[in-house]
Amino acid sequence: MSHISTTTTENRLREEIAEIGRAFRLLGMAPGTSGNISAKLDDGWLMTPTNASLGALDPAAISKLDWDGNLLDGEPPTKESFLHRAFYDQRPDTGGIIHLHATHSAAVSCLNGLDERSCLPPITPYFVMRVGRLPLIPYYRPGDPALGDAIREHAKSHGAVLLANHGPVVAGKTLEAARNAIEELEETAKLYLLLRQHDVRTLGEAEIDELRQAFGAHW
Ligand SMILES: O=C(O)[C@@H](O)C(=O)COP(=O)(O)O
Ligand SMILES: [Zn+2]
Repeated sequence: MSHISTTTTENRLREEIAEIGRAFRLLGMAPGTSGNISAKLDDGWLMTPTNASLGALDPAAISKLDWDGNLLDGEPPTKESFLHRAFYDQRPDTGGIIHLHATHSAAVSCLNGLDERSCLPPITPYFVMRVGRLPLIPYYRPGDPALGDAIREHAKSHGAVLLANHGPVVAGKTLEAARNAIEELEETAKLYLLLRQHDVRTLGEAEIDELRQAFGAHW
């Protein structure tokens, strides 16, 4: 790829990260300075700066890291950069990753007695198609490098995880795919909480198989 088109791609991704951050902020899915977003480049990654409001990102100030995690450009990156890198290492086809403290998925992450293999059941086709199984990662302090190792175990076989007492992390082939998946995850968490006291019909194996065949579902 020529230098000019590499720069164009990088600039487009910088704009896209800022636009997605604004959208999540307006949706109430990125309170305060919570959450972080990253995208893969030909020569490293873009990551949102630490302590930045996702609603007010300056595209030019977004951190650029090389493959070793050294800061090349912009402000110091999110303290969860190792968490993003764990996903990129394990899932080479990942183009973008989003972590949020969206209310309903953060609420689910605080519940006792979750199924650790998937914190949310297959209640809608869209959840099965866009997210699939959602393993629970035990609680670690935000920014604890041990969180990266905990994620590594699951990232090969899952594109999304839920951090206990914290929130979701979703990897997508593109940033757009990660965005759609984390919105679907949040919506499913909302439905799950609404339905907790109700007798719920989840999708059965045959229905999930049908989705897998028709749409390549992740379940
Ligand atoms: O919960 C946290 O502190 C982080 O996971 C987070 O969401 C924001 O941290 P920075 O990206 O370092 O601002
Ligand atoms: Zn967080």
